[in-house]
Amino acid sequence: MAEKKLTIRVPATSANIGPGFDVVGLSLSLYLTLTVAHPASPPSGPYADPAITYTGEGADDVPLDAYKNLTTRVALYVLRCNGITRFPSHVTIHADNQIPFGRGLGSSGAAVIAGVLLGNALGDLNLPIERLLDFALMVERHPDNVTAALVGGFVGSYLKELDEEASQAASVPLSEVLPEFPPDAGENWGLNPPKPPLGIGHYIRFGWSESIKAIAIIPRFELSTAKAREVLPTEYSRKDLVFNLQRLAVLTTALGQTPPDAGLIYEAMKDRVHQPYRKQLIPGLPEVTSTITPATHPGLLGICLSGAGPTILALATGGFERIAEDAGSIFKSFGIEIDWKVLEVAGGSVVTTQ
Ligand SMILES: Nc1ncnc2c1ncn2[C@@H]1O[C@H](COP(=O)(O)OP(=O)(O)OP(=O)(O)O)[C@@H](O)[C@H]1O
Ligand SMILES: N[C@@H](CCO)C(=O)O
Repeated sequence: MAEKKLTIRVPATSANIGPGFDVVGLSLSLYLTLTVAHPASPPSGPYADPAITYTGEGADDVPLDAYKNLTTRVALYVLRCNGITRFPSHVTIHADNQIPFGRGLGSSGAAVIAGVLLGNALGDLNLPIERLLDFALMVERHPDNVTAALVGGFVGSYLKELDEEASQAASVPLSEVLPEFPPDAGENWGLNPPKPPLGIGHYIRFGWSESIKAIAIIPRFELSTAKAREVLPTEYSRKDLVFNLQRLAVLTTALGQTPPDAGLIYEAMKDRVHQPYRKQLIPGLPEVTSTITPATHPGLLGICLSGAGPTILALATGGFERIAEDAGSIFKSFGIEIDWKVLEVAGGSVVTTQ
């Protein structure tokens, strides 16, 4: 029987890059890859739900039931918003994942983008990139990881101010957008999910100097984004906001200049909006970011928390091993073991059909 085959490859991401909380993201060279196959025409016999297999990071934790797995739930949401009630019959999906869960490297953003691209491909929807982003933003409500994972590079984004009706549509609880119930929960279950308003997310890609690599210093413990957001205040002083805005304005251009200016970038990667509050969840965070500097570690440009943590992101043009090993020693003095990787800034998501 003729089969349709496709591959979906989505990069890891690091959000915030210091002062750009919920605003900037950087795609990195670790990938979630889906290999998908399904019969070109519906086979005879009873309908079969997707069969999922999974290798790599998270393999022990991730649900393989298509109605519970984050990626396939997102895909079904996209299909149903476009009038297609179920997956094609007999789909097989193999996920191979290099992005560690709950470490601040955008694993959930990658899973969501993979799901949006999967739904788009299985339904032959040909949605434009802006609409794909709308779907992703209904699931992951901050744009930094999903935008960078979709379009690739060093990206800044904002969410459009919505009118009252669209704003209500966009604030539907996630449990309604992505119900987790099995398909036999009721005849009309999940058939009319709330559709995303049009044009929620807007983005721009900044320049990136090819000489800059990203060192991910990854503590061996998970920290969920939800928990790392709970510790943040709801209001900030003008002084702290201005501190971040000044740095972000400089950083977005400074990282595109060759050669990069460490003196400018190190200071521009400091933050007063999220890192000071997250240090209680990440022992050693202030010590690592204040001890490892361009003066002590030639090649270093700047250092910050990656996303919601606990990974530390160091941007550097050289001296990678010393930066990582010294950060590891500091974490070790707090009883925390780490792994580290030197990553490239990656392109965006790629869908290949065979
Ligand atoms: N490939 C995947 N397939 C299914 N579920 C996934 C996948 N990747 C991540 N998840 C889900 O997302 C959770 C992690 O999301 P969380 O937002 O807490 O961290 P993160 O995305 O890794 O970090 P950050 O948002 O700070 O970059 C996992 O525990 C898992 O439930
Ligand atoms: N901007 C988000 C990224 C986490 O996914 C945060 O820091 O909470």
